[in-house]
Amino acid sequence: MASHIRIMLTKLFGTPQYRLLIVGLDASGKTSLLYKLKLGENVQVISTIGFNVETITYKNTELTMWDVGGCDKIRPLIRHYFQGTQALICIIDSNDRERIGEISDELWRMLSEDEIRDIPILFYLNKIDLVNGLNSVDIIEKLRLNSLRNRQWHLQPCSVLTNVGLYEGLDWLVSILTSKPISQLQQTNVKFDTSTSTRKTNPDEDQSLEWLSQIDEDSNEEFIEKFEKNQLPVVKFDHRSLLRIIWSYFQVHNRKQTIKSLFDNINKYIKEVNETLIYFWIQIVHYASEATKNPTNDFSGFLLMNPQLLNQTEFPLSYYKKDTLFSDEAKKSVVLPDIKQLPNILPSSSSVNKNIVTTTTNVEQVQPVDELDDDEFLQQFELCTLTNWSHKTHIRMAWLYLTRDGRRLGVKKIFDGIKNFIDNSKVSRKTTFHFTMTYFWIQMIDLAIAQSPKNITFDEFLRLNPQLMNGGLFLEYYKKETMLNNPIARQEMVLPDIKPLPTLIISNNKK
Ligand SMILES: Nc1nc2c(ncn2[C@@H]2O[C@H](COP(=O)(O)OP(=O)(O)OP(=O)(O)O)[C@@H](O)[C@H]2O)c(=O)[nH]1
Ligand SMILES: [Mg+2]
Repeated sequence: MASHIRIMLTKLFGTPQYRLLIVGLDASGKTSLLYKLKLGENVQVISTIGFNVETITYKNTELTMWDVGGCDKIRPLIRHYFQGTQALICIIDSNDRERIGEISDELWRMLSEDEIRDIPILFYLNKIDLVNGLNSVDIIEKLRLNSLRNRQWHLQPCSVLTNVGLYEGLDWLVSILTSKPISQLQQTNVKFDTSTSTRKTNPDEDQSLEWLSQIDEDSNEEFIEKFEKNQLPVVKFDHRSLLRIIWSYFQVHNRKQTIKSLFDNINKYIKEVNETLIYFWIQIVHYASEATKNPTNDFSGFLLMNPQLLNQTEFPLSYYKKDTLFSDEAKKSVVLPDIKQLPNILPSSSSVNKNIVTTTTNVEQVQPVDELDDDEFLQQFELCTLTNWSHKTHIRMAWLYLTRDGRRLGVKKIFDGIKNFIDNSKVSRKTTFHFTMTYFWIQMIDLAIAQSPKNITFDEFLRLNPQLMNGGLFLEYYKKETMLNNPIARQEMVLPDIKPLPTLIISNNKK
């Protein structure tokens, strides 16, 4: 099967394509690297919540690189990006001596994951423009790289900032990827299922191959028309047809219309519709069509890029427990997955910097700041004696910690501080802690700090960034139900489902 797919891929693309995942602790330089490779210039960034994805062409290969935020509070999200990854780029900040133990722990934990077993790793030892950093010998020893088994790896000292060593590292990676036996290469994409056995002959694989080779003679519109007019043969309406109709709808409809049209008509073809399962496939097809390039712009091209979707039985079960997915409740109405979250929808453009909000309607007027000076304010917050716990109080507290303590410590103080305040203050009795909302505001405030002049007062800061006083700002990024009616979002970071949180700083003098 793999070689067939490969032949088809080569015919279609000419240029081989690979999916790479950039990992590393926060502030190691992942996003800076991604945009340096993409744009050829240094960009200003704040910490990433969620991910950035870009495709670069290098040495006649297309490398789609996923950069996932590395901060400890959102690090668990990274496992959602393992599937289909063909190589890792692991960035280490050579000056981050203090956290070398943490880097090692994270690395080894990650490498034990089955989904990224055996794939090659390029280690970039970044920031060598700074003095007194760890060198390659230190890194090999401290990360125990010589104990890495069954995978190829390479350690490349580099500086994203001064453009040293980046392409030497990429040369190694591309040479490894392109020299890999064809069968191994495609396996990485196909290996979305959870089974670990290597099967020689498998009816599912034969079925998948048949589906992949199938040629569609009708256009999307014609296919939709037949579907809606009940003209498709019911006995032939298989999993591929389901994927195709969802995909076709997305080509001509928006998400809302797609969901409606599909649910309005699907019961003509499927006897007992399982709402959760149909919704699952809608979400997966939508995500995959936004997240991967389609070389031919037709359904065959989509399938070739996402052959894992043909695994109709096991793929959903990597998100849902069987009992949950096939329960009566799930059949009647959509239930949330209980193994891992469904992937979020990416915007069709990956240029996150366009998304920075500049004007919004204020729901609260910018008021003169409290009588308390900054030190008194923080002290009262920490002692839980503040007499006011409004949106503005939150913003001021977060602004103070982020400007005084920097991102890493600031985030910790904000999280700990809010929890403490909620538990112990009289004025916050009705509030409960909300992880995702807290993180959303941290990102917005940190971005505003990065885009504002230094050493300004809180009053000036708010005047320059009035959007922060819009308590509903999150609705630009999250659907209301995702943020407010979702118990998971209260407990852990849930990524936005409208557009990504900004990470690139647009400096005022740039535009
Ligand atoms: N001196 C120096 N600084 C660098 C280099 N590469 C990145 N930086 C800086 O390191 C800081 C963090 O960079 P990011 O690209 O945001 O790091 P990240 O790994 O994406 O961080 P998270 O999104 O929080 O996971 C930024 O201030 C960069 O300008 C480098 O080669 N040398
Ligand atoms: Mg980043």
